[in-house]
Amino acid sequence: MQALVEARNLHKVYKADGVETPALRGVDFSARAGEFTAIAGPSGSGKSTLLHLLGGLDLPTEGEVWLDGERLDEKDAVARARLRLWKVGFVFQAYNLIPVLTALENAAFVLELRGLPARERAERARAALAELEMDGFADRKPNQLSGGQQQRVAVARALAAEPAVIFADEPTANLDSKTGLALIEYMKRLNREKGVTFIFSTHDPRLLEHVRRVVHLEDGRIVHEEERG
Ligand SMILES: Nc1ncnc2c1ncn2[C@@H]1O[C@H](COP(=O)(O)OP(=O)(O)OP(=O)(O)O)[C@@H](O)[C@H]1O
Repeated sequence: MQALVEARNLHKVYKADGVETPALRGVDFSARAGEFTAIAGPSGSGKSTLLHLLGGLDLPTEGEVWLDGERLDEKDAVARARLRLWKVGFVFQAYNLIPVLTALENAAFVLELRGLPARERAERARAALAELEMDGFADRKPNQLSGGQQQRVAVARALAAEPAVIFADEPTANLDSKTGLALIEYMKRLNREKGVTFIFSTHDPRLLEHVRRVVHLEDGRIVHEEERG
């Protein structure tokens, strides 16, 4: 089957104030629809960079990025934004909810950008919140929620849009280990029961025990891949 997400010989060098920092040094990666994949590696190994490139948030210095049969790295910023809006969900370390909006409005936000009618937005956002057991908090603003609850709203926001893939960049980094594990369990259930494709990064080895596919990144290179039956 064709890969949903694919990177070929990906290199990324950041240039700032005349200093060059190589973040990825020739990464080949692919994931099929329905996978639940962890990108593991120590701080600075290039996990965020890889997820940003796979999701079309940034461009590689060299190499190709394919998403659902389309080559991302040759598209301009507007075309990449459109593709992200329709095909990609993101969950970030710092939740990135909009502070003035309620949980329900946050969960509906991507659908609003897509121009969906209000009633359909609300229905889908409410259903997504319910999947994360956050429907009882629909009217709360982010500052009235715990970190774990905010991150569940962020997953609901991604989920409501039914993207082809959800990239989650260290989604548990700001959560205690119990809450972090619970979040991963929510994501795993959505993968198992609804077939949602997740690619998430972590530097916490404890979160990897029950993940089927783990890709280990070190110093900008994939050094090891595990796939458990
Ligand atoms: N915008 C940037 N400008 C310059 N260097 C950067 C930039 N972003 C990342 N880097 C560097 O690229 C390398 C990889 O960083 P990246 O954030 O991808 O790693 P990471 O594995 O996600 O780390 P962490 O677990 O700490 O988030 C690091 O050396 C980092 O300092």
